[in-house]
Amino acid sequence: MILYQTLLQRFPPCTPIPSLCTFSIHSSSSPSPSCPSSYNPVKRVTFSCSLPSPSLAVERRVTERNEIRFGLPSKGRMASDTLDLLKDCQLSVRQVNPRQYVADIPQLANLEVWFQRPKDIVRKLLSGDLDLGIVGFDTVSEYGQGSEDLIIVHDALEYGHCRLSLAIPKYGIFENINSLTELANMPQWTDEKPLRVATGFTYLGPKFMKDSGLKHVIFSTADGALEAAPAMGIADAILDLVSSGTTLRENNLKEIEGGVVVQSQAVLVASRKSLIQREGVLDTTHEILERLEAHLRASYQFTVVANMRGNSAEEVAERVLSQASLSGLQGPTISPVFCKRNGKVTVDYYAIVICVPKKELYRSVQQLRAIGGSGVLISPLTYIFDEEPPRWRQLLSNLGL
Ligand SMILES: Nc1ncnc2c1ncn2[C@@H]1O[C@H](COP(=O)(O)OP(=O)(O)OP(=O)(O)O)[C@@H](O)[C@H]1O
Ligand SMILES: O=P(O)(O)OC[C@H]1O[C@H](OP(=O)(O)OP(=O)(O)O)[C@H](O)[C@@H]1O
Ligand SMILES: [Mg+2]
Repeated sequence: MILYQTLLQRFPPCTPIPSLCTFSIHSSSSPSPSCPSSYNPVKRVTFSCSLPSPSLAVERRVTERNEIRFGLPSKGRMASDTLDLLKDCQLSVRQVNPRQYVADIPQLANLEVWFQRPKDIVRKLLSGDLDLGIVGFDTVSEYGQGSEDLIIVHDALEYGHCRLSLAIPKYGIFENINSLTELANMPQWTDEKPLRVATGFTYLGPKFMKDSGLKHVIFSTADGALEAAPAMGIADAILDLVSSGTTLRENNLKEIEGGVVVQSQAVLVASRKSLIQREGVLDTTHEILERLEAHLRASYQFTVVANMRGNSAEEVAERVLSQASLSGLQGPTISPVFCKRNGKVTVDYYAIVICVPKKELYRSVQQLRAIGGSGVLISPLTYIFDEEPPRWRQLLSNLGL
């Protein structure tokens, strides 16, 4: 038991246990009901004195468990929007209580949800302790550091929009500086007195400055409220996330032309190794992607039903298709509207059903009216399942499948 505890301390449950000489550990303890089976300490482990190469360690991790692990933000502004999105896709997360970090999605078999801080989701995808995750693209870029093992499966989940942007004071020596080039060309920055930038993005920040050709730059880091740094005299500029721009404005700071490092929103990201090697990950990713696409596509559209007088379905179709905004997904559905006149069933009207982009709604209604449409009914759409989504084909080709 002492040996077991020592091992657990050295190699917590998610750590790969290096292999060379083999021995077994037996324990009578059973897994806690709230703990997934992969946390069951009763398992055969292997141990060695020398650590294996990192790639070997990752290989082992990928094969160590059977469950698929999906990392979701445990806190912060992404957390509730992520759960809402999954719910809208009929993938509700079942969490026993908010302090429990493991949950499941009853619709997806053999899948564990792990609530983690966004940056830890990326780190754990890289270490092989998670297979899939939802985080902001900024976090993937910062903590993924361009790793080829991270694959963006869906790049636009339509929430958490922000940009990582360089900002400088509106006042003092920066008053007339409005672009990155102007900032770089300021005579003030020298080897002895470089531009001081405060940022939490310690990978993307220096990379961006180097790529932009800014030579005399020095970085400092802080975890939050970076906008205070210039006024406190700690930094000349900041590199931080901007959404509405209110925080910058309230702190007398401004963005500059050419200063945006990355545009970000929530994305679905996966480990390439897991997609290729772990059984079920690709199928589960396919299902999640299809549901996300179906929901997101539908959220941009309305269903429009209207009646139109006409002599035949074809003639009505001609009129509808003459209008650019009325072509629908694959073209209009047109059905006869039957009514009884003088004891005889006749067709004077046709019902047309089309999907129109929400942005085009009013224009579409005007066009319908112009070609004789009446009784226009608009309803929201819940899902659009079309052919295989392009993002799925892109993923397969990215994986070489
Ligand atoms: N002002 C914002 N508007 C919209 N999205 C944002 C904004 N700030 C951050 N985000 C997005 O939300 C993600 C999480 O940000 P959040 O502020 O919740 O966490 P954090 O500050 O990085 O976390 P921590 O508390 O661990 O430092 C960011 O990585 C980004 O993608
Ligand atoms: O452009 P805005 O809409 O004003 O948003 C930008 C602010 O939002 C984020 O901070 P957050 O609220 O997450 O606080 P934090 O500094 O504690 O991370 C970011 O770091 C900015 O400070
Ligand atoms: Mg924040």
